[in-house]
Amino acid sequence: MKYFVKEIYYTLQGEGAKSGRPAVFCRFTGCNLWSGREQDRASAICQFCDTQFVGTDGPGGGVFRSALELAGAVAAKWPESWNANKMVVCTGGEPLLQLDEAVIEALHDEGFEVAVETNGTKIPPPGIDWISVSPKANAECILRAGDELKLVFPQPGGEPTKYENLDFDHFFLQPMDGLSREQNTQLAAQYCLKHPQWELSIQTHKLIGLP
Ligand SMILES: C[S@@+](CC[C@H](N)C(=O)[O-])C[C@H]1O[C@@H](n2cnc3c(N)ncnc32)[C@H](O)[C@@H]1O
Ligand SMILES: Nc1nc2[nH]cc(C(=O)O)c2c(=O)[nH]1
Ligand code: SF4
Ligand SMILES: [Mg+2]
Repeated sequence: MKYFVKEIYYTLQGEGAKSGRPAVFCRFTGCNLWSGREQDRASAICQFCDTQFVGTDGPGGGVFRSALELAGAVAAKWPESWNANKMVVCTGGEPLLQLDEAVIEALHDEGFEVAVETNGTKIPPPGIDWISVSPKANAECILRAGDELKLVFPQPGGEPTKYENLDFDHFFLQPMDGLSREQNTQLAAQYCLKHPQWELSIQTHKLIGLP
């Protein structure tokens, strides 16, 4: 199995319940809800994506020819000074198009807790330690259980009530970034205040200039 990866880098998890935790980000190439090309954005199923995930040309990116090779590249980004509390966040693009049991096992063997950021359209392989699902209004969310549900807000047709009965330990609203980010942040905050099942997830890495 070959794995196509846009970038691998060390940063702080910026979103959700694990916000602030050091982690290696492994960003897989490609997504099933958008080609990643700007000229296709308006016709894509998911139109608000804030991420470049085309190609293998980012920092630490490449084509990895085995699960062991990929896990080794992830491990190489962890600071040598502290061989504990190791976390890797598999994201993309849509990581569940490529992430398989072999990679999860190899990452565990390197001592990592394995977290995944997914759009909820694919059933994950077994063994993932933390599943963050971010459903999209125009795509069926078939992954209906996990650790956190992180809904980008607002999404017409993807109102929080559509997801409030799914089986998650945390329910987050994350303001949609873009031209209306400030307004969306106020709307999300007001929604959480009125509906305290929901908590606010601010994209903290963007506030402090981390990738
Ligand atoms: C780039 S996606 C990659 C993982 C997966 N494809 C997904 O959508 O969950 C990572 C996270 O960023 C969120 N995200 C993408 N674009 C965003 C935006 N414009 N504003 C806020 N969050 C956004 C996604 O909903 C998801 O929670
Ligand atoms: N720092 C940081 N935290 C993140 N949490 C989820 C992200 C993602 O793009 O999946 C992300 C990201 O891109 N950067
Ligand atoms: S599903 Fe995720 S990676 Fe794909 S376009 Fe939407 S936000 Fe971006
Ligand atoms: Mg991001």
